[in-house]
Amino acid sequence: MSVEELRRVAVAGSAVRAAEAPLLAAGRGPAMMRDAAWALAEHAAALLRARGPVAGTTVAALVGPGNNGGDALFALAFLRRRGVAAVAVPVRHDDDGAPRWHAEGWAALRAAGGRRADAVPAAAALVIDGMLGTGFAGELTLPPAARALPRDAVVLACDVPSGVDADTGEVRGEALRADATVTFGALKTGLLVGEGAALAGEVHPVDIGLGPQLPTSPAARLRLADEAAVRAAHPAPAPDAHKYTRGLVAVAAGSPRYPGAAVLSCSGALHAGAGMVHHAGPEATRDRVLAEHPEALVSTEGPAPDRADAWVAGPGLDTQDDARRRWEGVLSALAERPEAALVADASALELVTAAQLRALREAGTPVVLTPHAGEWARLRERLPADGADAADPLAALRAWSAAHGATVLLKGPRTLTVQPDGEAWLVADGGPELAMGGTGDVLAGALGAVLAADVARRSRARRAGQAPGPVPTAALAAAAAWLHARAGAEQARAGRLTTRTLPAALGAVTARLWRAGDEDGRTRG
Ligand SMILES: NC(=O)C1=CN([C@@H]2O[C@H](COP(=O)(O)OP(=O)(O)OC[C@H]3O[C@@H](n4cnc5c(N)ncnc54)[C@H](O)[C@@H]3O)[C@@H](O)[C@H]2O)[C@@H](O)CC1
Ligand SMILES: Nc1ncnc2c1ncn2[C@@H]1O[C@H](COP(=O)(O)OP(=O)(O)O)[C@@H](O)[C@H]1O
Repeated sequence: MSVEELRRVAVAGSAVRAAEAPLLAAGRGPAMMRDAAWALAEHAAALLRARGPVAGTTVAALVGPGNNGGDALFALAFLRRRGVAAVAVPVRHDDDGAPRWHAEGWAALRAAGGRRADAVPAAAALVIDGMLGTGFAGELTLPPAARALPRDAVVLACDVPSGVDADTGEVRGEALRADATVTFGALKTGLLVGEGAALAGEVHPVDIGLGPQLPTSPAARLRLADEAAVRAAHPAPAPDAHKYTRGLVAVAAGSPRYPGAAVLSCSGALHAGAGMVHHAGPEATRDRVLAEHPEALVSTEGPAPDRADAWVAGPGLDTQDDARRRWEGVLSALAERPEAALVADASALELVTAAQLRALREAGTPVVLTPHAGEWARLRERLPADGADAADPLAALRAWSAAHGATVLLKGPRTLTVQPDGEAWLVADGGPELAMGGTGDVLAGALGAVLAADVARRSRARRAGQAPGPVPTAALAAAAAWLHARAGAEQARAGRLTTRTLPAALGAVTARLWRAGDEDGRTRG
């Protein structure tokens, strides 16, 4: 893994341990610990500097019995040399009361003029949590010293907040919340998902030379969506594009009871760059869509089945019968053009069956299901899969997606997308401003546009006799979620977020992304 990839790819804590093992066996342990401790000390100093001069401050570390504590002790020794009063607080003791901790680390700290104490001094401006790292097993009960921290002290976790499982983000027992985490070797999934994400604060990965040893299979990695990845998944239209080559999105959403959903999904699709949007729905929603978007096509059944590049089905469908009829209409259309993609949202998540998913998989139709947490729980109950009830959210998604052959985009404060082969992406750019009725409808439409553009691009390449480069469906889904999250964050910053203004903001983010891509292309010549 390159140093650049370190910022964008996470692996399980256990994978980092496995990568370390041969290097430790080769005697590289002390050098790696020095690198880790140096980086930890640098981040601690940067946090202190943000508040004032570093020299003269007090830094304490809660020090556990293993190498995590060793990192913390060496980091204190480095900080001591910058004029910091460095205090090590052991949290484990032998029967005779002697601290159980990394002997060389303590020797280094003592030689540098650091001291030991039984509690974190009230003067400590920063506390390093070096109790437990990737060696955490069983459950943690926080020691008394970790319960009595000065109110204003910044907490910096060494590698992983103690009590957090670095594979899954699960907290077993208690855990110590950090303001920031400096993590070694690679980003760890446990810092990005589940409770771990909420406890780690800002996460800073540090290279300690494990790159070549880290796993490369997509199923062992979690990729973070960023601008470059989104541009690759959803590139600007080609100069010779026409409306159909940009993708036609068919939208089976909205009902007389929930007409807004049709408008929001169509808006999402149009602003995310669809060449054409065709709304399939009853008169009441068709009129609303046309009033908002005169450029949309509308009809009861949708476009001719061979025209749609992607279908968005589910937002705002009403009575069971009507929803089922429209859902089955979408499936029939897809059966005639299986290479078109499908977004199943809201009501479609309640209607879809395992047999339908199997048929779609066999036909080669890319399918993305877009549940929020409640819908995800119901989906797993209705359509079970071995391993899909795991506490580890990523493992559960991987198990379900592999069993049912569909990509899942799990919405929430952090959005995860996972496809059947285990490739997984995380979108962490949005904030709670998106927690508002109807924002999911906009996302479903935007995702339809991203998928449709990809389907249209691949059809066109095939017609031209070229081998279309496949973009993983999970990456396409993450691209849509990223545009949506960024749009929400920007609108909220500007103080004008409502669901109605979200699609236009999404359009602005998309346009800027594409423009930046053009400029990149030009400057690179
Ligand atoms: N070995 C090295 O040279 C390197 C180690 N690194 C650091 O080493 C850490 C891993 O070190 P270790 O393998 O020693 O593991 P840890 O230091 O994370 O923890 C291991 C110790 O904690 C105890 N323990 C585990 N679960 C406990 C619980 N629930 N309650 C109380 N005690 C518990 C174990 O019995 C063991 O003594 C990484 O997180 C990282 O900070 C990194 O610096 C990279 C280089
Ligand atoms: N706390 C949060 N932080 C960031 N994004 C959030 C948060 N809560 C919800 N979201 C996002 O808001 C959207 C809500 O979608 P959904 O639950 O389907 O709402 P609706 O059905 O009303 O459209 C999703 O994209 C989700 O990821």
